Amino acid sequence: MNGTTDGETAATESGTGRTESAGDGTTTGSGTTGPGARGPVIELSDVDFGYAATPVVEDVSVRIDAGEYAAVVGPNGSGKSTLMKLMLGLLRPDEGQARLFGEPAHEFDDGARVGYVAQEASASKEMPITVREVVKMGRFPHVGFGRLSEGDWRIVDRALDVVGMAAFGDRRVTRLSGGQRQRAFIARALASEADLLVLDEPTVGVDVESVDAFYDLLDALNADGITVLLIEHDLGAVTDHADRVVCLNREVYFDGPTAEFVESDALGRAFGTARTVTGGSS
Ligand SMILES: Nc1ncnc2c1ncn2[C@@H]1O[C@H](COP(=O)(O)OP(=O)(O)OP(=O)(O)O)[C@@H](O)[C@H]1O
Repeated sequence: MNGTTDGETAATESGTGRTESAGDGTTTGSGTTGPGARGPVIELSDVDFGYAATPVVEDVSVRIDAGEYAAVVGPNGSGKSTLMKLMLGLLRPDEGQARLFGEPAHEFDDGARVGYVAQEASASKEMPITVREVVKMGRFPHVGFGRLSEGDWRIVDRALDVVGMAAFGDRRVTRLSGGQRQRAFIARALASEADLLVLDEPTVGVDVESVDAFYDLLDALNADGITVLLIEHDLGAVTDHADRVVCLNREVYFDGPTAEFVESDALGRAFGTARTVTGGSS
């Protein structure tokens, strides 16, 4: 058992508990201004990028609006992670523009709004800290490195509850399963009140039984207004859960609703084979 079923229940029965903090830990509801507002979250316009002279991303224009659940798919080495770094301002386009929440992505500095979950949350593997301490970090953008107030701790505990990890708060992250570790990092994003969740192949290393519940949690978070951007190899998971697909191989081969992607030949063209989307993850 790894607690993921509990997480699914917590997220779907009671909602994600996504709230805006009023600073003292009291809440003001999801709101329509600031975090949760409609409008473009990520905008790439005519972006070119290469490492040294090798082009990796060419003439890419993608816009992701608040509340969307989008997935970027493509073959190995097709530029997915590079695209994500351009979107988050970690790399700057050689040509074109990248904007995050309306600002030039490389100048965007409100890190609390973006929750990033890396593959296997690998950086955490050797961290000798507890789950609750990881989630506590989500409050640092709000409190600096100062002490957390009772209200901040309530937000931390609520985030743990939402992801089904309330019973694991005192456990060291080194003693978690892959799925539990990813949930802990999602909880950290919830504690920071992120309204964009970016996940880079989040279920690599997660046991098969936990994958569906993990995606159910993402569904619930998205239903509660969080924008989800997924980079994923598991096409079944993408077609089961994401509403929109961006299929990339240096350039964009497809950008549109998942149902249209499944019917299209974009995947085969992007992979340079006759590959089609088969099966789902459930
Ligand atoms: N820091 C870097 N310096 C030089 N080349 C890089 C760097 N990072 C990635 N590349 C190259 O850029 C291309 C795209 O890599 P990227 O990691 O964006 O692709 P990807 O689609 O995420 O791949 P995968 O699915 O295998 O993770 C690859 O040819 C890769 O070798």
